[in-house]
Amino acid sequence: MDAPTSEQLLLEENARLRRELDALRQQARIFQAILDNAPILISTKDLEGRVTMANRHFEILDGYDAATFVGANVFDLFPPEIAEQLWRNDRRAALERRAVHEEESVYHCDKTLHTYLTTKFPLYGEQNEVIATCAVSTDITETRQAENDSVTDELTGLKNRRYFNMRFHEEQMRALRDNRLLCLLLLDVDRFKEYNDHYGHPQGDAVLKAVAACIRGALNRGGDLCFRIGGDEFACLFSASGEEECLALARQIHTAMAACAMAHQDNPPTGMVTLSSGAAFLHPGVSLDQDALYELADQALYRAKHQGRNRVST
Ligand SMILES: Nc1nc2c(ncn2[C@@H]2O[C@H](COP(=O)(O)OP(=O)(O)OP(=O)(O)O)[C@@H](O)[C@H]2O)c(=O)[nH]1
Repeated sequence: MDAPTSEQLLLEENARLRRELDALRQQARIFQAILDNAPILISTKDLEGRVTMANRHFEILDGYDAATFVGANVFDLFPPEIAEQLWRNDRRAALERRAVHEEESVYHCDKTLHTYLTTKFPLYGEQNEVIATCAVSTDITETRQAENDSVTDELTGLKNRRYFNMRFHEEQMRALRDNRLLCLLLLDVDRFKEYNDHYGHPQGDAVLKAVAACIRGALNRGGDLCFRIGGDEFACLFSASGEEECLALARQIHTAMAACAMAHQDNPPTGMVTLSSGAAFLHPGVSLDQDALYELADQALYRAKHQGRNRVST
């Protein structure tokens, strides 16, 4: 058999190149379909922070304009605090040459603020140099909301018992680290059953909301935590320099409740809605677990009730 002529070799090479080109075009169509239909944000930026590609889902963002988005800088596109956060994460991915995972906040067209979980990673050139970054972002707003709902009391907006259990150890460790006292304060509405019976359940709910507001008003430092533990029982968990500081806070809540002046005719002698509270303390260096501290606070609350209610006991 004769060796192929140079013309035949050229035709074969052309046919091979055409097949390769067709395959590349097919691949590009697949990638484009993915970019167009993925319900997530996918974009690339150059090392100066200019957008070089953004998929169709970006239409969901406030102020997005397909004609100007690509080529614009993050600082042209987003409010300064958001742009700063986006740019910082882009830089980290490029400089550290690795994927970074961050939560980022952006506004949607309907002006609602959404939380996205974003993975940013570097894109490399032929010499393995970083030439750009890619960001892939998933909207986790509903997940975060559901997480928050699961630890929040619907009636008062305070955190619930579940969150108390989740946070206790962390607060215990923080107080120990700061060499401060950890105080657990349990508060309970006096003769609340009678209140409900006399004034009705909806008015009872209003009392519970008022208690929550008084607690919030008194415990307004960043690290203070307040909870509705269940029914008419509330809890506060906070650190202090000494027992007197804790008791002063408890009394502040009682005073705020008295200032609400909510009538409760079956609660003698005041005839007003009052609280009873029990405080327990965890001193730095003392080993006491959550259940033991809770038990101490519960016993103190029991004493407050049995010594005549409307008081703070230890
Ligand atoms: N309005 C209202 N009442 C509730 C809610 N959850 C629990 N309760 C009522 O809270 C009352 C709690 O009463 P008890 O635990 O018997 O105590 P108390 O009547 O406050 O008596 P002392 O604690 O001894 O002063 C019960 O009657 C419950 O039905 C709620 O979400 N809303």
